[in-house]
Amino acid sequence: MIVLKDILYRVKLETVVGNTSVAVNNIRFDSREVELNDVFVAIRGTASDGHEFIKTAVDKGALVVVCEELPEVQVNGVTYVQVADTKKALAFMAANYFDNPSEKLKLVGVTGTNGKTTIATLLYDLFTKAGYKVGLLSTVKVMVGNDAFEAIRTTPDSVTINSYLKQMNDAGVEFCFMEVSSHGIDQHRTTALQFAGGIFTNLSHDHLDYHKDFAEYRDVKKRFFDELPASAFALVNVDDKNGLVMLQNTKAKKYTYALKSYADYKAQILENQFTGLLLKVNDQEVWSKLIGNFNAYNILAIYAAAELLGLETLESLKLISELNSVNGRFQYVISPNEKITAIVDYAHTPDALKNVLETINSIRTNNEKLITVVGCGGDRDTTKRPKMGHIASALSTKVIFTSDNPRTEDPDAIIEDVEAGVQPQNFKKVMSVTNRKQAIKTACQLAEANDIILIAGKGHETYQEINGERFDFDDLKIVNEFLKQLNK
Ligand SMILES: CC(=O)N[C@H]1[C@@H](OP(=O)(O)OP(=O)(O)OC[C@H]2O[C@@H](n3ccc(=O)[nH]c3=O)[C@H](O)[C@@H]2O)O[C@H](CO)[C@@H](O)[C@@H]1O[C@H](C)C(=O)N[C@@H](C)C(=O)N[C@H](CCC(=O)O)C(=O)O
Ligand SMILES: Nc1ncnc2c1ncn2[C@@H]1O[C@H](COP(=O)(O)OP(=O)(O)OP(=O)(O)O)[C@@H](O)[C@H]1O
Ligand SMILES: N[C@H](CCC[C@H](N)C(=O)O)C(=O)O
Ligand SMILES: [Mg+2]
Repeated sequence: MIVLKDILYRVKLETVVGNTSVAVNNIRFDSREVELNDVFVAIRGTASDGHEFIKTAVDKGALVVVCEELPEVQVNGVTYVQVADTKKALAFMAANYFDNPSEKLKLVGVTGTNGKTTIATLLYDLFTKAGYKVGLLSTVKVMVGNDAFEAIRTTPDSVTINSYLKQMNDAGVEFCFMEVSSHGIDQHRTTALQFAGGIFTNLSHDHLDYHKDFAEYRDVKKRFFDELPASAFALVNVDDKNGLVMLQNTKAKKYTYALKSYADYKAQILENQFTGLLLKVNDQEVWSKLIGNFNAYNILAIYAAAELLGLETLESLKLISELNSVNGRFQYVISPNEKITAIVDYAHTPDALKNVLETINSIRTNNEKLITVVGCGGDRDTTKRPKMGHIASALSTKVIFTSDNPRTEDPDAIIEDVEAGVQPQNFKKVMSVTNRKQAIKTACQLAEANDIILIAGKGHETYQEINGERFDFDDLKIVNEFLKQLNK
């Protein structure tokens, strides 16, 4: 039985009307999910204001209402708790409700524009290989030990996070690696969690539809480090110009990693091929099956984090060399006859797309064509579209612009935004095929022996979202089928 006053610990209360000794059922922030004796937390969102649904929630049986503004009409027997910030209150109540599960394992958060899923997943794999029970909260999936769950968000809401962490406690999980998105920090989904460490990957253009400007986006990321406790480590990439900014006000122990700058953890790329990377990490050589410069950063970050968490250095180098690439991140197939390489990658930001294309270009010889299939998601930052159009057309031999997840937008209008970034000298390289499946087919038809096809933007996703509906769609499966069908 959970009593209201026991879950209000650390919540800054302004006014309480009614009894706080009542037994409550679940915590809800969506009136549509409220059941008898639940706590309803009213949250001001972008589309609507949870305060408007207080009456509905009470009618459905909510016993407690947590809000920023008390409703004029108050129902007898219902407890009203007024706080300054309901998102923060929700985070603390959720943590208390599940008995503060983050304190009972070592929780490490990974933030930054690109590389979060890769680093969190590789750390999960590394610690699992080292014999520990591990948890993972990522864009691709949630893992509680060896049990997999579907991921809906990169960083789930605070109730979901704490409920998974509690499951991890019950399963004896010792380490949990989680992605911390800027939306998550901004909406206090990770407030009230006790982190043992934080990792910063890099900062480049994304989500400028949500954050007012780049400075605000950066400051939200920084807030994650500002809130780390002194017992935690803060590990940042100092080749990124915002790396040191993240450390400015943190109480945590500061560590840096870099390929180019002076840092606590250093790596050098000795070889960079299609089969993998040979790195020198703090004077030890390590071979990795992962491909591309950016993965050298990811490997260095996991090596450093593993050491900071107490994993033995030599063991971790040995295990790192066994790690495979993450689902949808530079995953590739080579066709049997014409040896066409088709790469599927989740690059959905200008910087990620540039990195992937540069990596492919640094490995391929001039005789092979690079055919890129790419688009941008609807209902997301529109300013990244022309940038991605420019990058794709400048760095490929041929580009087919297509749909990503159009969501509620007109797919052709999105493609026009992308095409607007193409410079005149690249006009000849570009075509557009709105239907993504047809676009992939066209790429397969155009490809000749030894050519490379890059299909960017959707990576691991197994659906395409059009007008609120999700249809089955898997880039890797589809390209494989066409290559076979066309006998390539
Ligand atoms: C832009 C954004 O982050 N939106 C989040 C936000 O929604 P919102 O502000 O639009 O909420 P709203 O619809 O206005 O509703 C306000 C409140 O009223 C409640 N409500 C609403 C209707 C009703 O009938 N009854 C009711 O109680 C809602 O549950 C909500 O609590 O608050 C909601 C509740 O916490 C989130 O579910 C929602 O995530 C939406 C679904 C979303 O798509 N988020 C994406 C952009 C996101 O968070 N992405 C990042 C990844 C980014 C990255 O790649 O780095 C992630 O971490 O996944
Ligand atoms: N360290 C890195 N630096 C730059 N680009 C990277 C890095 N790691 C991966 N990428 C590129 O970015 C893409 C996305 O990588 P990943 O999924 O790991 O990032 P993420 O931060 O989790 O993204 P999201 O915000 O969507 O959750 C990859 O497919 C790859 O193209
Ligand atoms: N987490 C990112 C993923 C984008 C992936 C891309 N395929 C798209 O749909 O835009 C977002 O929700 O903005
Ligand atoms: Mg991710």
